[in-house]
Amino acid sequence: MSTLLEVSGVSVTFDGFRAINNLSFQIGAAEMRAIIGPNGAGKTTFMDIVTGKTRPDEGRVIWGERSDNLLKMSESQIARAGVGRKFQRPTVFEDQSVRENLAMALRNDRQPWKVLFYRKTDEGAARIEALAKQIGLSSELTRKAGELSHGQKQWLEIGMLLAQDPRLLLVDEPAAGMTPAERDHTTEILKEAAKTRAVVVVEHDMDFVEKLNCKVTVLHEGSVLAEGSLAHVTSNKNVIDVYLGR
Ligand SMILES: Nc1ncnc2c1ncn2[C@@H]1O[C@H](COP(=O)(O)OP(=O)(O)OP(=O)(O)O)[C@@H](O)[C@H]1O
Repeated sequence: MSTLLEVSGVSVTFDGFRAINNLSFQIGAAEMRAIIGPNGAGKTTFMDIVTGKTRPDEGRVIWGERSDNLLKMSESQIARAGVGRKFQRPTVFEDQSVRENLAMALRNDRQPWKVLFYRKTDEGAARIEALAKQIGLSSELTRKAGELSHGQKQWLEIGMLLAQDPRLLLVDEPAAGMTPAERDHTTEILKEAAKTRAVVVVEHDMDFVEKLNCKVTVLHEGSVLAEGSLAHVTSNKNVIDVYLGR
C-alpha cells in the first residue's frame, strides 16, 4: 500500500502544554482509518496540523508520491493538493437546492481547468447526478438544503467535498446526532469513498467505528497509544486503562 501522508515526530505545545507529543503514523493512499481517543487526546489538533491551521514546533508531515513537505504549504495550497475536511456541523447553503450546492462545489474544483469544463456542460449535470446518487440524495436534488434532515445535510456536505475529488478526506464525528439508519448510510458513503482515496474519521462512537471495519489509531496525550483492528486495540491493556481512567 503506498503512503499518502506520513506524520513523523510531530509535537505541538500550547502555552507550555504539549497537545501533540512526538506523534508518528502513516495513512495509505486508499484506505479508511478511524482515529479514536479520549477527550483532549489531540485528535482535532492532528487535523488542524494536516490542514495547515496549526503549525507544529517539531517534526515532519510528508504528502504524496513526491514527498512534499506539507508544513511548508499554506492552508489553501494544502486544500488544492487534495486535503478536504468535514467539520462536525454541516455547512451547506440552506437557501440553495441540493443541485445548486453540488454545482457550486464542482465550480470550486481544486483543478482550475475543470471550472471551465463544468460551467454549462452535460458532463457537469451528469457529475451532479452521480454525486447525488453516491450520497443517496438523487430524489432530493430540487429541494432546498435547509429542508433536509440533519443526516441528509451531512451527506450533502460529504458530496460537496467529494466534488472536489480530495485525496484525503478528514471527517470529524460524522455519525453524531444521526438515527441508526442514517448512520448505516453514512458508513456506506464513507466506505465507498475510501475505495479511491484516504478517508480519516475521527470518532467517539465505538459502534460506528466497528461498522467502518477499518484500521484504528488510538491517540492519547498527543501520541499513538495503539494501532490495529478495533478488536486488537480494545483488548490492549493500555487502551483499556486510558478509557476507564485508570
Ligand atoms: N489553541 C489551543 N490553546 C490551548 N490549548 C489547546 C488549544 N487547542 C487544543 N488545546 C489543548 O490541547 C489538547 C488536545 O486538544 P484536541 O482538541 O486536539 O483534543 P481532541 O482529542 O480533539 O479532544 P475532543 O475529543 O474533546 O475533541 C487539549 O488538552 C486542549 O485543551
